[in-house]
Amino acid sequence: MAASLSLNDVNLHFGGVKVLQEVSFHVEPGVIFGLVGPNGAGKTSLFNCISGHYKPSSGSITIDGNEVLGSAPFGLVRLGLARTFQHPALQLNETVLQNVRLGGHTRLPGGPVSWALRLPSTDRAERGMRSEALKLLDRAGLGWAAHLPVGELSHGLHKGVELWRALLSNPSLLLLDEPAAGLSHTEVQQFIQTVKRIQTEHDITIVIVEHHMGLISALTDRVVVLDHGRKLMEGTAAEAQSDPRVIEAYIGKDAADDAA
Ligand SMILES: Nc1ncnc2c1ncn2[C@@H]1O[C@H](COP(=O)(O)OP(=O)(O)OP(=O)(O)O)[C@@H](O)[C@H]1O
Repeated sequence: MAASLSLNDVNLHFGGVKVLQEVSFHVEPGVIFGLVGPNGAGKTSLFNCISGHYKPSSGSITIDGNEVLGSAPFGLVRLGLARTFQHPALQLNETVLQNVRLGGHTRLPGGPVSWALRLPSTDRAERGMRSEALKLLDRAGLGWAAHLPVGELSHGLHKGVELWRALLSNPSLLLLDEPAAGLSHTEVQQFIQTVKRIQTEHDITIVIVEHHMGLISALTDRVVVLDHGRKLMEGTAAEAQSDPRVIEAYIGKDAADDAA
């Protein structure tokens, strides 16, 4: 079931550097939400706070009302959180199927002992997960690549493999960090259709960090704009693009004045 996400006054400091300052927003279940802002605004750091890779200095982060601030990434996956990274972290020597199958790890029953003993029930669960991963790849039109090493595929397909790996964990909240980075125009259009299909077929909330405003406009219901670690505004993608504060943050005050 799609999850809600709430951030309240999230602060993240590294020594004297204030990376995030009092960031608050709420994401309703089932929507596609955008997080945009200039380079260095703090978008990936915010994702890292939500996914447990960074521990905020203060504030609150709740998923479906449950406080998760400071939780370990692995525990958050079990709670229904999945994410992709700006630079896909894939096992290049392993096949596409093996990489995607890893996404289902937390859904498998039993602990290290039953896996070490290779009990029949764990073998059955493993076969079931592989077949689910294959079905996902077939539906994505990637069945042809299932048994190829990931290292032989293009950057665009790496992004796809990472997305389907994240989906195999059956997330209720999916964070996508710059999914369009390095994709061609055609690949971006395909990605937009893929995300629309995922939202229709899975009961899921999606938060996207992205610089590609065409993608943000095509997909998101609402966006938050960050600048220098602070929330600058919240609204629709169209409102963000015409907001003078956002234009100034992207191109600088003098250029924004000239353009006005
Ligand atoms: N582990 C860290 N230690 C120190 N500073 C950090 C750390 N992680 C991020 N920062 C700093 O936080 C700021 C925000 O970085 P972040 O990568 O979150 O921005 P971003 O909005 O995702 O940028 P981009 O769009 O370029 O990816 C930067 O100044 C960065 O140097």
